[in-house]
Amino acid sequence: MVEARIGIIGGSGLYKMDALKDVQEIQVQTPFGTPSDALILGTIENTKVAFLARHGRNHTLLPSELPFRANIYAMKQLGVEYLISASAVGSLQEEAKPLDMVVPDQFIDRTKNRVSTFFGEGLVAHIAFGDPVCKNLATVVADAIASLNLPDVTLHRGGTYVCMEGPAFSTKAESNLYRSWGAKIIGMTNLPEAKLAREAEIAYATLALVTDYDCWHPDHDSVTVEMVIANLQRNAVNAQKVIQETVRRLAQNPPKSDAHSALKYAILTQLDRAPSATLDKLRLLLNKYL
Ligand SMILES: CSC[C@H]1O[C@H](OP(=O)(O)O)[C@H](O)[C@@H]1O
Ligand SMILES: Nc1ncnc2[nH]cnc12
Repeated sequence: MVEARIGIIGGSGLYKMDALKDVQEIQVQTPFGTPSDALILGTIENTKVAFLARHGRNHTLLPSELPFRANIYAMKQLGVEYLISASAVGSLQEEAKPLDMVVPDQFIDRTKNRVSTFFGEGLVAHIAFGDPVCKNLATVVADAIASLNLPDVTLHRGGTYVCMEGPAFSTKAESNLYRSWGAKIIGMTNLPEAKLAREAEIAYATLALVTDYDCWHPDHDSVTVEMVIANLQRNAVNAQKVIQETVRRLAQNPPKSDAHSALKYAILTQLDRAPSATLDKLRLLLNKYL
């Protein structure tokens, strides 16, 4: 049964959504383990939404400890087709200042210890990932931001998000290297999610909320958790407004997404030759191709 077509993953600072009504908490189990926390089902203006606190509601999970596969699979189990990730990021460019919002269109992977695929164990698939974000969903998010005219917030459409392993923040040499690559923002969580969402044929877009200038900026102190938290609280208020408006727009006009057929030309293994245990585990993703 479809519980919600729209999913929200709340990152640092966004552990719950006050705008959600008729809230129901559900413990979801997946073939890939237990998600970061219970999923919260609720409605925003009568549209059903599933919310998950990425690091758990008490922020108890490091980026490297996140059960990314369980989180995305759980969203799929609930019927989610559009997934919005609200995430705290550092800025790598002068023009993206704390409290600004970025809707990135590219990622660079600097993670080391993440499992970013559902496949393996006898079943090989290679999804296309040249455009890692769903352009149409990203446009809905960016248009929602623009329509709100939030004070002190500049919207940046597009830009590259560097996903680092953490938990320590970057060195200045690393931060300057990413700047020289033209990257705009840095975080620790979104790339594995974007890959897994694509494999699960869920459209994914990031609402990146700038909290700091990382450590490269000569006129700003290097990022600390204290600095991040101070801005997170203001960002969380703004993020909820954006999510509410995005959900309203998505409900009125759900966009087409290439992500919804991402596995069509991705699976290399003949499915009738794949081990039955693997097929059972992935049945939810493969159903329409079996
Ligand atoms: C609290 S600063 C570092 C932390 O914040 C970001 O989390 P999220 O992406 O879940 O909002 C960053 O990725 C780090 O996990
Ligand atoms: N500077 C930074 N680096 C990595 N992740 C972050 N999340 C928020 N600020 C960050």
